[in-house]
Order: sequence, then structure tokens, then C-alpha cells
Amino acid sequence: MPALAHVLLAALRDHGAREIFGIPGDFVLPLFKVIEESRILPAVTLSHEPAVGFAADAAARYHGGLGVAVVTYGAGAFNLVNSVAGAYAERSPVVVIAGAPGARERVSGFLLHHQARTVDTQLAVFKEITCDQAVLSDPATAPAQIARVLRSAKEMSLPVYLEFPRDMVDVEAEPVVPLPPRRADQDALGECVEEILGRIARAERPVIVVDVEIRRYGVEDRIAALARKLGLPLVTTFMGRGLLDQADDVVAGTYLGAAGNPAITALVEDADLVLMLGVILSDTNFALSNRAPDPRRMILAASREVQIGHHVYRDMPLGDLIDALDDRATPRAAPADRVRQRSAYPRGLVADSNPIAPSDIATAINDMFDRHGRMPMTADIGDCLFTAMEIDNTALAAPGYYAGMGFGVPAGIGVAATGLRPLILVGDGAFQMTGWELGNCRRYGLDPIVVLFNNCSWEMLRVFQPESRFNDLDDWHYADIAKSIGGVGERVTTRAELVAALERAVERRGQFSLVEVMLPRGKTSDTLARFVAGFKSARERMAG
Ligand SMILES: Cc1ncc(Cc2c([C@H](C)O)sc(CCOP(=O)(O)OP(=O)(O)O)c2C)c(N)n1
Ligand SMILES: [Mg+2]
Repeated sequence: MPALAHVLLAALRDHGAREIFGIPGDFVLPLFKVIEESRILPAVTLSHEPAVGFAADAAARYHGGLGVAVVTYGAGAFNLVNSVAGAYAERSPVVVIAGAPGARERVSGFLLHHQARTVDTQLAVFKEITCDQAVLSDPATAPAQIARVLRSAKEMSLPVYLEFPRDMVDVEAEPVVPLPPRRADQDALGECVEEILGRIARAERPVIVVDVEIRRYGVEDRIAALARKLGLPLVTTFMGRGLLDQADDVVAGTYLGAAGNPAITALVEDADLVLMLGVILSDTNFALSNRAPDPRRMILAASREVQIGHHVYRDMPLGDLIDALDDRATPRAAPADRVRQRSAYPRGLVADSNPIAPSDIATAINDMFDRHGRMPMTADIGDCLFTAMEIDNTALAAPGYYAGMGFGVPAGIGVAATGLRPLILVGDGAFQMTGWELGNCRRYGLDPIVVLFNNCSWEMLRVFQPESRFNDLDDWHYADIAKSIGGVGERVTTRAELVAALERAVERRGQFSLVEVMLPRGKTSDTLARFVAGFKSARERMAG
């Protein structure tokens, strides 16, 4: 019989993991030895556990499998909490594998190093931010526990937690037998589909709104085909930006409420039926709606449930629902007056000696994509994410709902580890948190392109509270630092320099490229300016 560590690694691979991100410690040294020597999954070690979580999260978002984060007990695992919380909020299936004391240590009578309150405090904390957990302390039950927990991660598209006591690594165990996926009840599915198609047939201005779950469950192509068949316009949410990036004929744009393209906003807010597929009903997606979500005109298929009006169908996997809708839907032409809009994205930046504004970065990137092809993107929180709304609809992983800083660069490293070459958008404040992880690129031959919005400011906070001087950050000259951590940095202050530096970055391979864009404090992207105006008027309406 194989050792439990091999059983676990093989099960992770068989359930869709493609790589492991982690930082070892004495409670997981034996496991890391097996990871490195078995080569069942490639492993990427980073410098700080928050980055491990962000990288595993983003890798899962891009390859559609499971993200895996392996950390030591206590100090390592607690460092991981925020990025796993963000993965939970944004429905990303990260498998946390945390080391733990062995059986004899637990009853040694000593307080153990890395222990917080009790030996089980770590498990208690992760119960709050994962959908399933197991402690692998018994080789007889461990394979079944692993099968159950990994199926939960895939079915719920949420993080899970496996605690691996360090005395269990070499214990023999049976291989994991994957559990069959739980499908929808066919009668319930039929009834649900008939009700949805009936609502669509009676609607005069139906619209589809999609969000991140359609990628998590791998149904983007099937939804594009359904939208074409039903002749329905389709928009993404703010968080869902970059979805259906291969279906330009289907996606009208991104719904941003009062801050968005008025024609796209009207598509959603004037609709008499809003079919929401995989949507997270969050404030960042809908806070600027001029019209609150109304159950009477809304169908919400998310989290394995379908809510129609005020009733709910449970245990309804999104993939089953989409397949059944496609099977039973009869083709209908898009009404002439609702010929699909297509958002226009700014192009043709004049490469002159003018200073750079955030929206110029979007224009320069659109031009670069036209010349060299679109790149997968990651973005951090800050004006860089709002600027990303002005970049053509390319694949994007960003904390658009959880809104935790520090995601952008480690997420880009995670995406690069899957074999893609990402474009990373990050502000100076967020870069100060996790940007240094770029120093790990050389070891793994990764060469992402990083566009750093350096306004020497926590600008997103300044737009809401301009009087506070704590928003003034110092200028760290990030481009100068790039060389010492294995990359090439260029600091640009004019639009001509920006265009040239991006060209050099695209051509440069084998090293990360950091384009540090100097921006004035107080100047934001057009999209963020509209968001702030929308939030302020919404706040005045509520106060009034
Ligand atoms: C981990 C973490 N800490 C704090 C915040 C609050 C916060 C923002 C959100 C509102 O919560 S936006 C922002 C400033 C971002 O600065 P920078 O990266 O330079 O981007 P920009 O200058 O474009 O704003 C902070 C501190 C956060 N979202 N996440
Ligand atoms: Mg900033």
C-alpha cells in the first residue's frame, strides 16, 4: 500500500489540481519532501503565505481545476487566512493542506510552538472560511475523508481544509476512490427548466447577467451557445469582467450601474426579466444599480440553487441546468430593436510627451493587445481594477468583490505557473504588500509583465476622504528595484515612454518586466471617477 502523502497527492491530481503552492515548515517538512521527490504535482514555493493563497486561488480560476496551498502549522496557516477568505467570498476552490502536530505531541503536556489557543484552534479558524474539512489522523478513514472533501471543493467551488499531522505522512493507506458528482434530480430539473423557459417566452426585454461561477463550473461556452440560441443580450458583472473572452459576439459589456455605459445599464435595468447565471449578489456588483434587484423579475442560478421569484430549487448544479435549458430551448431570433450592443474600448493612444493619466494605460494596453494579441490579466484592488474595465474584454482574475489588496502580483505568478504569460495591474500601495514575490520568478523561469500604477498614494481612499494626509505614500522607485530581484524595470512619465516600455516588455522573455507608470495624485481613471460619483449620489439619496 502507498504512503498517505502519495495517496493525497495522487488524489489532488485526479481531482483537477495542476500544481502546488506553498511554504514549508517543520510541521510539513516530511510532506514537502514527498511533494518534491514524488513529482506527482509541480510545486512552487513563494515568500509569504498570503501570496501562496492568492497564487493558488488565481491558478484555479484560470485552469478550472483545484488550487492547492500547503503550509506549516499555526504561523503558516494563520498567514493564509485572508487569502482563503477571499477565495471563499469569490468562490474559488482552494485546497488548504496544513501541517499539524503528531499524535504523541498533542498529548505531550507541552504548549507546542506555533500553537495559538488550543492545538485545534487552527481547525476552528478554517471552519469559518472553508466548506468542508478533515483531519487525516486515521489511515483507515483518510482516503474516504479526502474523497469527500475534494468533491465538496469541486461541487461548491469553495475552499476546503485538510489537516495533515506530521506523523501520518509515511503511514500506509488505500488509494482514494473519487466520489461520483451529485447530479440534479431529473424531475426537479425539468420543472425548473420549463418554468425558466416560460418566463423567457413571456418576457419582452429579457437579459442574461453572468458572473464568476460560470467559469468556476466550466460552462462559459455552453452559456454563450444558449444566449445565441435564445437571442438574448448578455452582460457580465463587475466581478465577472473577462468572462466569455472568446465570445465577443455574445457579450454586450459589463454592468456597472450608474458608473457604466448607459446602454449596458439600460439593458439590465429596463429588462422585465433578468436571468442571473453564477452571479454573486454583492455590493460591488450591484451597489450602483439605479434599480434594486427585484425577485419578481429575477431568476438567480448560483451556489447550486435556482431562485425564481420567491421560490427556490435546491441541489441544482449550474452545468446540469445549462445543459437542460439548451436541450429544451427552441431557437429564437434576437428582436431587431435589441441588436446586441458591443462596448467600445479606447484605442489609438497618441504617443506624445504628455503626462500619463490612468485611462491612457488602458488605451495603451488595448493598442498593445491589437498588435500582439490579448493577454490573460490579473489585477489588484485600486484604480488599476477600474482601469481594467476600460481594457478590452480579456480574461481577468481580480478580487472584484472581496476587494482585498495584495492579490494582483501573487495571482499573476500563480497564473504564470500554469503556463500562461499574464499582464499584472497593481497600484503602489498593493505592490508594497506583495509585489516583492516577483523575486521568485527567476527560479521558475516566469516572465509576467507588471504595470505598476505609481501615484504615490492610496488614491482609492483619497477620492472618498481627500483631507487625510495618511493617503500620501512615499515614492519607492520600484523600477530601480526590479533588477536586484531578477527582472527589468522601466519608469515612465510620458505617454510615448509608456508605449515604448510596453513594447519592450512584450518582446522581452525569460525575465519579469516591471513598467512603473508615474501618475499624479488626485487623478483617477474615468471608470473610478464615475463609481465615486455614483457612490456619493447614492449616499446622498439614502441620507436625503
Ligand atoms: C488588505 C487590504 N488592506 C486595506 C484595504 C483598504 C484599501 C482599499 C479598498 C477601498 O478597501 S483601496 C486602498 C488603497 C490602494 O492603494 P494602491 O494600491 O496604491 O491603489 P490606488 O492608488 O489606485 O488606490 C486601501 C488601503 C484593502 N482593500 N485591503
Ligand atoms: Mg496608489
